[in-house]
Amino acid sequence: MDAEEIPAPEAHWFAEIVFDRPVDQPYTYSVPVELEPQIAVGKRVEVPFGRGDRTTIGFCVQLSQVKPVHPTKPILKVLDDEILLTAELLRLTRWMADYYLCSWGQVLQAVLPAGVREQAGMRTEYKLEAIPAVELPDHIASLTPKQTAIVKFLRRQTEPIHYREVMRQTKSTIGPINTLLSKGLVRKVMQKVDRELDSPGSTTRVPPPVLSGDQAAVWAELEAALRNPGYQAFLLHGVTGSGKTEVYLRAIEEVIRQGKEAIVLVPEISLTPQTIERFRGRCDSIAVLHSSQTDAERGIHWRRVAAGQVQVVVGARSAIFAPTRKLGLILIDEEHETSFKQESTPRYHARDVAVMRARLENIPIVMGSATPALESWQNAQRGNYRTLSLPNRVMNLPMPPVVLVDLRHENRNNRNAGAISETLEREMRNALQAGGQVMLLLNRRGFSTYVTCPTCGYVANCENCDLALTFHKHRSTMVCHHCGYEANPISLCPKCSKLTIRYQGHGTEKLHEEIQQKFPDRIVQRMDSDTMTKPGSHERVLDAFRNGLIHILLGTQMIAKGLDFPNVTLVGVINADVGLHLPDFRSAERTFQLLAQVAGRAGRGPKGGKVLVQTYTPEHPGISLAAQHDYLRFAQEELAQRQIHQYPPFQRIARIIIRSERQEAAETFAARLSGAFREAERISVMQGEAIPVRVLGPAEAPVFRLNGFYRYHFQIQSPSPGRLHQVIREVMTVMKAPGNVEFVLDIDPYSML
Ligand SMILES: Nc1ncnc2c1ncn2[C@@H]1O[C@H](COP(=O)(O)OP(=O)(O)OP(=O)(O)O)[C@@H](O)[C@H]1O
Ligand SMILES: [Zn+2]
Repeated sequence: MDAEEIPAPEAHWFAEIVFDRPVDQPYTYSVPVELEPQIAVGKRVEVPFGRGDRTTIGFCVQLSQVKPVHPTKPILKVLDDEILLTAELLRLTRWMADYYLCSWGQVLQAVLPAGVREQAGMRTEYKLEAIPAVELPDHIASLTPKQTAIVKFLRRQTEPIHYREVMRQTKSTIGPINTLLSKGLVRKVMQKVDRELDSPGSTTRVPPPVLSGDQAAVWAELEAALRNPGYQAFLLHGVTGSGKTEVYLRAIEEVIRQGKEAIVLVPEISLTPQTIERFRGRCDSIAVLHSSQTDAERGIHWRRVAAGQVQVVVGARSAIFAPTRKLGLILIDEEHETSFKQESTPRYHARDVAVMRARLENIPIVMGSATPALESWQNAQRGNYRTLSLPNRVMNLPMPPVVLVDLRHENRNNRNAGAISETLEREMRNALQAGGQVMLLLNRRGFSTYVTCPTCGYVANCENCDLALTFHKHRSTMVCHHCGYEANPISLCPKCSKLTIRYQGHGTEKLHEEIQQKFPDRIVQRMDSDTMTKPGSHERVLDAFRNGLIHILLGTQMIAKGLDFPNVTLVGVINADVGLHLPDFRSAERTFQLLAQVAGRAGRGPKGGKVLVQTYTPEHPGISLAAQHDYLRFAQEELAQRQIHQYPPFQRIARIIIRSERQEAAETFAARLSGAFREAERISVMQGEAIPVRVLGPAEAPVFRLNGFYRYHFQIQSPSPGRLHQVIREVMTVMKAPGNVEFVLDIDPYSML
């Protein structure tokens, strides 16, 4: 601060503080003079808050010298030495609070990794420095030669030195140092430093391949955009195996050349050493952020990024909040993945936040997928995103042929059929005999997916949820896959007391058993969240599979994406219909995406490959068009359906879930709340509001009871997000839920359960 700018003595600073509470309104506090040097926007503070002035942590989001009319309480403490939140992140999180209709403090709390808030991963180092001669008293006690040597050594230094280093350099023990400390000739300096991270080891540099014709064309367009910075959004639509990653790598290299940084978002499951190696092979300093890291590790990476020591941040959803200094590019791989949506407050979608961040920082963003989300596709059609296409696989590899196996015909003569049809079994034998490997997708874990009594129709359900229990054979228990409730297996029907209980439906555990019986001399590995519990198990299995130590890999969607195994010559889908009949308008899209992605694992090497898809509904467009690798036609047909039914991307949706342990309380409030929305809508129509809002519901949620809560939901729709927000704000400010009722507001919802 310049001398001229020093405020008059009576002037004070006032800080706007937000809290991790569902109140979206900053509170003004005064900054005591002694805290003026420490306070800054983007730091956390402790203040008295609420009833009883409880000491509460908040975020400082603004400073001002304008004295408020009302009396203010003082800030008690500034918690951070460094600014945690850059101006860009503050703007981005403010937008998120507005868009997702939650409080700024809630967003900030969610965005800052716990390891940064707690300074985890930092340790305090005790260093030594000599006290300058001017500060020393006139009379100095006599020193031994060793003590003199230490003081002289420290005087020569320009900065504090770690005491162990002092001992080493002066060949002394701790004794003389302690004496000097007590005589007041040297002093301790405490410094917070990052703990050392395990270094990833040196990676050999990989020379870039020669680009295919398609890649070269896409790269030319992208390179031009990177050379002329500014916001621009690209949708990279490239079929599986078309070499999208190579395009990302070129873009990253260009950004690094310009001295800027890149953020790469990938689905959590893709954060395998294989993927990371591909990035490490082409750039020097990478920070990898994923959920299995400790708070401390994430804290260290965050601070390295904030210090400008990182060129590329690779991570799942939350990596979009990396505190880069000179961000030059955002990349999102598999942009259609639903794991980019967070299912707790703030319920943000990382792709949408990324696009906003690119806008705010005025930089390009590239979203890539073989099966783009229809929201993104429609944005490209409308000209909001520029489409880049890789319609062919690299090295002239063909797309694998996909054969649909119609289970209605296959299983007719075989009533005790397992999960594998005769056709699939035959193809598996052929593929294995020819030295190929096989991948099998079954998107259901456990042994039997439901337990039922055919005599009376009883189904074993969870005690807390309206969901069937899954039987896990190895653990000998029936489990609710939502809340974890467990019950002992039964053989006697609790309803009709007959011994007719059946364990039905195929999960991966049962499939594993069947394959082992049918292929006793082959090595079979199951990959799902039940078998992949230990850290690193995922990588170990994929390594073994890559090295040919596993013949048949079966698993849930975990095995469906991103994997590049040239020796996989057969991919089998056990039941393509698993996700098709869910009460979710995206079920066809998700089925298409899953099938297209898993089919894309086949035929990525010189041996070629094929795909067998077992289904009861081969005529469903989500299945038949995936079999033809025809994304364009699927998008066209599905978008037409969405338009007819007024679903996204043509309409914005807000979903409101009302839940209570008391059914009547939830039902009553759901009716009141949806009624308030209808009333607001009626008034706005009367006032001639041009853009309509539709209220659908309330109704019982598809899973009516979940975790012991009764759930009702309704939807509010509008073609305009602004109008949607306006209505919700209007209604929500006047409606208060009773104490025993909770509600969840989900903007652009993905989960419809
Ligand atoms: N120009 C090229 N020349 C030779 N090989 C290439 C080239 N580009 C990419 N590849 C290789 O082709 C394989 C597939 O590429 P990549 O994994 O990038 O495809 P992708 O489009 O990301 O596929 P998916 O969507 O299925 O994950 C990789 O093994 C990659 O190393
Ligand atoms: Zn349950």
